[in-house]
Amino acid sequence: MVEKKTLRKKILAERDAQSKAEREAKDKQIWNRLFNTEEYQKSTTIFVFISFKSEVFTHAAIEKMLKDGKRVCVPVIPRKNDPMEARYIEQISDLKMGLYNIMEPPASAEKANQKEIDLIIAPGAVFTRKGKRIGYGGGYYDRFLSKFNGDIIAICYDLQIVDDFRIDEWDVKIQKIITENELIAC
Ligand SMILES: Nc1nc2c(c(=O)[nH]1)N(C=O)[C@@H](CNc1ccc(C(=O)N[C@@H](CCC(=O)O)C(=O)O)cc1)CN2
Ligand SMILES: Nc1ncnc2c1ncn2[C@@H]1O[C@H](COP(=O)(O)OP(=O)(O)OP(=O)(O)O)[C@@H](O)[C@H]1O
Repeated sequence: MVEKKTLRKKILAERDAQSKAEREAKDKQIWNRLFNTEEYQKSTTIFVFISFKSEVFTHAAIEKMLKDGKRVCVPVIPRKNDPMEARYIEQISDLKMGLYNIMEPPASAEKANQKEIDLIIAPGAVFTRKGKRIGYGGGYYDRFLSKFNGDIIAICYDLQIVDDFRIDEWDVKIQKIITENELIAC
């Protein structure tokens, strides 16, 4: 089976190659589908990534979540290799540039206890329909998700779903994946 690294590179190149208009149309379908899930509707506190590069765009969706009265917390990497933390944001404009060129809340933002989170919306580079996931390679989500008991929904484009790859023992499986075409129950 293909190496994780090779597969990550190939799929990310395909994701990058989409036009902005193409991505925007897909993002709309992905978020409509997500907002319609029971997991979203019953949630009070959501942990969601701040998109960078050609990931499914999350900024506008976060504004909608806040408008819906959800508490929203987002990832902060304190410094390279440190575990990922969750911090609350009140509005997208609170964010500033952080590590790896990913936006993050200021150090003054309130820290979220993982027990308060009932839904995690996770990013990823490559997935299978059985819930296997490859990220950017930092192991940040694997470590964060391994202690989490609530709902996890990953969002990605259909082109990021492949047949199969070999996983490592620490890799955490995803329960649901939402793409522009469907909701996959893994
Ligand atoms: N939007 C978003 N936020 C996220 C993630 C994500 O996948 N998406 N992460 C998901 O876990 C964490 C960040 N993980 C990352 C890990 C590596 C690189 C990265 O660019 N690595 C470089 C090498 C950097 C270096 O070693 O100096 C590379 O791969 O080229 C970026 C993000 C937390 N926040
Ligand atoms: N639960 C864990 N405990 C300790 N180390 C871990 C854990 N999960 C992952 N790691 C370490 O993180 C490194 C990167 O793992 P991997 O390539 O699976 O990351 P990824 O899934 O692509 O990234 P991410 O989870 O950040 O999206 C591995 O070398 C591994 O040693």
